[in-house]
Amino acid sequence: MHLSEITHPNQLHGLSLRQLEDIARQIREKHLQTVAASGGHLGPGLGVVELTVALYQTLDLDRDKVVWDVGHQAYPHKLLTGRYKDFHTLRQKDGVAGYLKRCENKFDHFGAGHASTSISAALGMALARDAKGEDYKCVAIIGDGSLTGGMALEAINHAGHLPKTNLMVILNDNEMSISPNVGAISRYLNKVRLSDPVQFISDNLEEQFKNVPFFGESLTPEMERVKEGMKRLAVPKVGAVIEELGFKYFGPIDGHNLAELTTTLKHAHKVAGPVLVHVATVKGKGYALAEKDQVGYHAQNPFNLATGKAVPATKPKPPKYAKVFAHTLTQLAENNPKIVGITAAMATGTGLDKLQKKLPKQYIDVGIAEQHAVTLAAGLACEGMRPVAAIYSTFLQRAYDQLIHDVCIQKLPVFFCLDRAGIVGADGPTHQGMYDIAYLRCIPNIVVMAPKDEAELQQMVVTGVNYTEGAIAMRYPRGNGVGVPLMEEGWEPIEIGKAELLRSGDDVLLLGYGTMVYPAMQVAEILSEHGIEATVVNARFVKPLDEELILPLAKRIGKVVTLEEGCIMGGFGTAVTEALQDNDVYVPVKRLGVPDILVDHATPDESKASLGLTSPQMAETILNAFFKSKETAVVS
Ligand SMILES: Cc1ncc(C[n+]2csc(CCOP(=O)(O)OP(=O)(O)O)c2C)c(N)n1
Ligand SMILES: CC(=O)[C@@H](O)[C@H](O)COP(=O)(O)O
Ligand SMILES: [Mg+2]
Repeated sequence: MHLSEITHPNQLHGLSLRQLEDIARQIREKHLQTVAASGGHLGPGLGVVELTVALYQTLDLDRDKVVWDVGHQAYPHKLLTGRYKDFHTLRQKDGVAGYLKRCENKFDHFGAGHASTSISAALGMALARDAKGEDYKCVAIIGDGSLTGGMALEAINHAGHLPKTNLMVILNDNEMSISPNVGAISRYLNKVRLSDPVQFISDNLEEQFKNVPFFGESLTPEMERVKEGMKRLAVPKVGAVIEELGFKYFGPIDGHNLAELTTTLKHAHKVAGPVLVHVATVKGKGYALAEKDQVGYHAQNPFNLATGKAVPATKPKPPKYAKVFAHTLTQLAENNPKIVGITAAMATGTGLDKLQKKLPKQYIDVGIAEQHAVTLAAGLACEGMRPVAAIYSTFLQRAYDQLIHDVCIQKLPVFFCLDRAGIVGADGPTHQGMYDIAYLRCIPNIVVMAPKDEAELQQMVVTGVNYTEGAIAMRYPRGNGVGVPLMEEGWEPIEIGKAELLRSGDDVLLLGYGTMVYPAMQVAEILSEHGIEATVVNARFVKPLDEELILPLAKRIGKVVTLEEGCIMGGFGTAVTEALQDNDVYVPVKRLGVPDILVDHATPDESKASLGLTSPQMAETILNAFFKSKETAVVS
């Protein structure tokens, strides 16, 4: 059977082991070709090809519910659920999403993107099933990295207390998060997974049983039980912790052995109550380069399958903001042992792996545990340390109460560095950094700032690590800087609350924030071609706003435009509007930013064009809003 013929996972039912292995081969091939061509997550999905095929062979997806944690590993799922023919559009505008989405496909039973949610969702579905008196299966598949997330443990705590609620949790244990997994849970799993007796039993018993007549290729459930029992005898700790928490434990099983997976899953489905199946997989399985460099191949831009090398950029690009941030922080940390960089399992994404390499004692990776990261930082700050919490804008949403309750109410000097703020592109709505301006500026005792470029970011890093009056947060975007010269050292901090006047003009006041400052200058040039002269201000701070500069300019010029790469509601433009109102400066304000919608996956430029946020579009909007009489077609 060709993979393209599979539009429903139930078509796997009744296939022979050989046919299933061939389907797995085709999935792996398609997965590799697609990610090589258009980029995306590689290692995670390659690691669960056999698991997906085996699981779906044991389920009835017309009834049963499956919840994938994060969903970045669910490309095999997508290929078995009718998206083979569109799979080449993966993560592209109007194409197949990179994560599960209920609105994309009926087999995407629960969307994700952020980690550690699957067990809660699957348990909710199970409780609903029981309330309806139905009996379909509910299965969560969670990775060992995502299991370090507090939510997952909260759900396990709840599910383990419901002995009558049938729920299967499959732990996809590849010993990796994006970087090598961290923490006591990961250490325990490795002990179980790699213990000699378990390895011996798994490797040898299997072989022995196959020589027994009648068993042939696969173990019968009864023999599976014998094997499980022998594992327990050999290593009492195998799953002991899990079983103490109320789950029946199966495993660890080889996550690439279709026969063993199928037998174990069929057996485990028959067990009442909460069940955890511990599956040992290899991240990047089947592509040697990805198996060898599991960090580097977690996700990839388009690359050459044969060499594994990224497709070279057409022209050299400025350094990434993350790289500039990490380099600057590491330099400062070298001269200040109180600086501690904290990441929540995003060492490479934030660039903090540089700090880890150079100053390991001033680096902490807490795993996928943003809530813990923030309150840990608060504890460090209490004791005079200089914690720098480098957490993506979208992932910091996970720790909002800790930010308020543990940091700001106590006015603790924690420096939050929000990477991936603004439109991130292919990761889509779950990963856009849309809300941080709004969700931060409303909290007391926190300074909120954004650099206009990578050079000003360096200055803001110095500003942040030196600020001790309370919390301070800096946002910056995914991707490359604008290409301005960078100083190696001696960066000057910026006076808190001080904006920067970049251009003068009497017709309209353009207030740019962060990544929208350079576009504001471009807009001013376009307006100038229409005889309209704009004043442009780099606001730098949304809290405290530089009212000393902004209010008199607004009053004198009489027309104000705010530009931000974030949600308009509650964002930078709202802050300006509030300040004008509160100071009785009654002038019209046009707020440009992201309206009250979700920004789907596309390239950032495509998203900005869809949102009317390119410079020509914004110039046109301003002309239409304030200068109708001078309206002429703006070259877009
Ligand atoms: C709340 C949250 N924090 C961080 C991330 C970024 N992230 C995506 S996948 C991943 C690693 C997940 O590890 P695991 O669950 O073991 O899956 P694997 O990639 O190993 O298959 C991380 C940290 C996220 N998606 N959600
Ligand atoms: C699945 C997940 O959440 C991460 O892999 C995320 O996609 C990383 O984003 P960046 O590529 O912006 O670091
Ligand atoms: Mg993992």
